[in-house]
Amino acid sequence: MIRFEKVSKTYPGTGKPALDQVSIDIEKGEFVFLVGQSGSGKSTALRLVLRETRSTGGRVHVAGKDLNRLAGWKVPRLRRQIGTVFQDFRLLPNKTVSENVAFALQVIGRPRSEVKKVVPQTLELVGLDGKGERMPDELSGGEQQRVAIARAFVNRPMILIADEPTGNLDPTTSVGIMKLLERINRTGTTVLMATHDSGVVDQMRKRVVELDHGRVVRDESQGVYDGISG
Ligand SMILES: Nc1ncnc2c1ncn2[C@@H]1O[C@H](COP(=O)(O)OP(=O)(O)OP(=O)(O)O)[C@@H](O)[C@H]1O
Repeated sequence: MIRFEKVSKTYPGTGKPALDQVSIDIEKGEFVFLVGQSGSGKSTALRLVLRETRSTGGRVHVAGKDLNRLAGWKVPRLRRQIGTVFQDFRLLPNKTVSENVAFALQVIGRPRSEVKKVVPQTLELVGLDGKGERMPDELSGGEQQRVAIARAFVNRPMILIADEPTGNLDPTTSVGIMKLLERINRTGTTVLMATHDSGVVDQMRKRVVELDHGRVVRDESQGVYDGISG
C-alpha cells in the first residue's frame, strides 16, 4: 500500500538529507508507528506519502502509484484515498461537529443524501453520538480529535495518516483515541502514525519503524518505543 524504495529527500538549500535511502514496505491493512527524535524525518516521510513534496532520490509508491511520476492533476484523487489527522485537530471553528465531518464529503462532491446518512453513522463510530450540533470549542480535546478522525475517515480512505494525534492529549484520553484508530484499522484501513508518545507505542505492540537522522535504524513488528536503539 505504501512502499519507499531507497527514498532520499534533500530540501533545497540544505546540505544534509532529511531522508537518506529509506526503504519501508507497508501492506494493506497494517498499523505502523513511525518514531524518532525531532528532526529525524518523520514529517518528511508523511509529506512524501501525501505528495506534498517529492523525493530527490528513490521511489515512493502509494496505492499502486509511483508518486514521482504522478501528474499534478491526479494528486487530489490520490489525497482522497488518504485521511489525515494532526496533533492540533484542525477543525473549522465556525462549523458544528456534523458540518465539519459533512464538509469532507461535500468538497469531493458526494450527494446530499449520502452525506445525511453517512455523517451520523461516522459520528456514532467515533463515539460522538448526540454531539453533532455542538461547536468544536464546546468539546474536550479528546472529543475534538474524535471529530477530526471522523472527518478523516468519513469517505472510507484506504490509508489514514496520523501525525502526533495524541500530542495534545492526556494519557487516559490518548488510550481512547488509540482504541479508535485500532478500530478504524480493523476495517481494513492502513494506518501510519508518527509519534513521540512512548506510552501509546508500548501499549499497542504494533510494527515500529524508527528513523534517526533520516535513516531507518529499526523496523520491528510488535515493537516498543525504545527498542534496541536510542
Ligand atoms: N521545508 C523544509 N525546508 C528545509 N528543511 C526542512 C524542511 N522541512 C524539514 N526540514 C529538515 O528536514 C529534517 C527532518 O525534518 P522533519 O520535519 O521531517 O522531522 P520530524 O522527525 O518530523 O521532526 P518533528 O518530530 O520535530 O516533527 C530536519 O533537519 C528539518 O530541519
